[in-house]
Amino acid sequence: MGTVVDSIKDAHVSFPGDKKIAVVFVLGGPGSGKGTQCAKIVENYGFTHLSAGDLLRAEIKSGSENGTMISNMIKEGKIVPAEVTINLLQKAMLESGNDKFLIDGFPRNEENRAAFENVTKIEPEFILFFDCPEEEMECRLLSRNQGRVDDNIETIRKRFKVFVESSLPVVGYYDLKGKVRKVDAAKTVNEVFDVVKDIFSPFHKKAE
Ligand SMILES: Nc1ncnc2c1ncn2[C@@H]1O[C@H](COP(=O)(O)OP(=O)(O)OP(=O)(O)O)[C@@H](O)[C@H]1O
Ligand SMILES: Nc1ccn([C@@H]2O[C@H](COP(=O)(O)O)[C@@H](O)[C@H]2O)c(=O)n1
Ligand SMILES: [Mg+2]
Repeated sequence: MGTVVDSIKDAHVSFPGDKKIAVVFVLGGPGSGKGTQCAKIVENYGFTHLSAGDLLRAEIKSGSENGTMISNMIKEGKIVPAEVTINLLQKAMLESGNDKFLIDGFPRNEENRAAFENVTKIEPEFILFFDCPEEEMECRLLSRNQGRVDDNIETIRKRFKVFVESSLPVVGYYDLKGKVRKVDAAKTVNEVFDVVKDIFSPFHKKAE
């Protein structure tokens, strides 16, 4: 019987024609605007947006055997084991049929990063990093109103701590490789996107 990791590897080798896959990791603190900007990149540059958090929330809703574990982790702002998240990402990549992906909110810690690299052998093109002060992120999350169980002040503080202790070191890892494109996210949505557009200029713009 194959392990979960085996099945991810199998999924990897079956990417059609072994075509070159372009992956951009989109990182930034909770509420920095990752999802908002990804939606605009998709509209303009033909990427498929995969939010690790959205995939985990969908997995809870699907009634999967991992649902309770994932739900408890999200309520506590903790990071779900990499093999669960990578399995979901890999499935979504295959199902999309696309070859350009924005992977939002991943890798969230060193375990996420190393496991994705080992399992998929995919090296990201670059890391789009939204830099935003905590006060601004807190304000945005408390007024998001999307009914997320983790958008309450207690969990938000835990998420900020996890971001600083576990996610920022991943940004540092890629920074040493010259792969981080840092964007000041404490501006209006359109001002932020103006900077993002420059970063994505090497990718073809979608036809109008
Ligand atoms: N530049 C901006 N200025 C003001 N509000 C913004 C900006 N960008 C996003 N928002 C709002 O802030 C909230 C959080 O944005 P978004 O969901 O895109 O963040 P996120 O980084 O994906 O957060 P999370 O990590 O919690 O998923 C949303 O209500 C969104 O409309
Ligand atoms: N790689 C990841 C990404 C997310 N999570 C969990 O989901 C929560 C919400 O993530 P958002 O990106 O939508 O804010 C996050 O706080 C984690 O609990 C994860 O475990 N691993
Ligand atoms: Mg998001």
